[in-house]
Amino acid sequence: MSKKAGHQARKRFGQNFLHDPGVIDRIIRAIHPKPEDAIVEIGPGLGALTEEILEVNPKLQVVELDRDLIPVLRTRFFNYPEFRIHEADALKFDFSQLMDEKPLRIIGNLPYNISTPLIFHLLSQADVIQDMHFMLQKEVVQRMAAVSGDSSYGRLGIMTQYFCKVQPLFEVSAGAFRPAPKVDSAIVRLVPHAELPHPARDLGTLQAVVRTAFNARRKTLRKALGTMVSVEQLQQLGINDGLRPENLTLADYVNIADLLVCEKNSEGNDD
Ligand SMILES: C[S@@+](CC[C@H](N)C(=O)[O-])C[C@H]1O[C@@H](n2cnc3c(N)ncnc32)[C@H](O)[C@@H]1O
Repeated sequence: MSKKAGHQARKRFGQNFLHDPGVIDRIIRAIHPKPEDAIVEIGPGLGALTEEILEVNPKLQVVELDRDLIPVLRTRFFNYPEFRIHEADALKFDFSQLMDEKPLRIIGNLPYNISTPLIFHLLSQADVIQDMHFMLQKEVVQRMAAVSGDSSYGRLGIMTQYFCKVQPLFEVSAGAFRPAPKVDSAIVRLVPHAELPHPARDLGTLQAVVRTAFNARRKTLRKALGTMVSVEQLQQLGINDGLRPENLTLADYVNIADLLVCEKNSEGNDD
């Protein structure tokens, strides 16, 4: 167990603290913080990235769940009066309340145990976000950036790319953290699209189609989507029902979801 500033790193909060100055510097250069930015850091921990950001942007805001870290951060950064700490669970946090005039720049060396639900939570607030820079498990970054046909292509990649441009930046080895995690990590930049390239008529329907398909990713579409979409409907869209969920593009999933919404609406009009 790693102990710094009197704090025991806690596994249940996914605490692996960055200590390599070269890696910290590289992350900060990738983020490129500016004084006028509205930056929010998720999970500041002991403040490895926080300190570097505050030097450029003293209005930084952070969201930290571990209440024992709050006094550590207050003491360490007492000379930044505009620095704001929100003691909260980022998974339930309404980030839009932090937006004043400028969209938010969100950063974080995220706790790996909650990174996927946290990304989905943030994507649902993409309209108040300028960009995001995250340290994640390397495989999670691969899944986010995966395209149709890749073995790691699935729900996370499709929904992230629905909202954002995904740019994997560089890898970080386990030795850069204390305690060292059992996995390798990577930095990714996510930039919400100014205009969605494939807007769905109903986001909930798109999410349901994608979730249902990848719950049975080894099956053919005929079987994987059988409870939602008929073979005739797939044929109507020019999609071969013998393909597998990983063979379809984001645009294909949007087309399926839109067809379901249209048909549901026209059924409603018949009543
Ligand atoms: C991997 S550590 C990174 C710490 C620090 N940023 C660094 O790079 O050294 C993850 C941090 O997220 C915090 N955390 C864990 N779950 C959280 C949640 N649900 N909401 C907000 N912070 C959380 C942990 O307490 C910890 O400070």
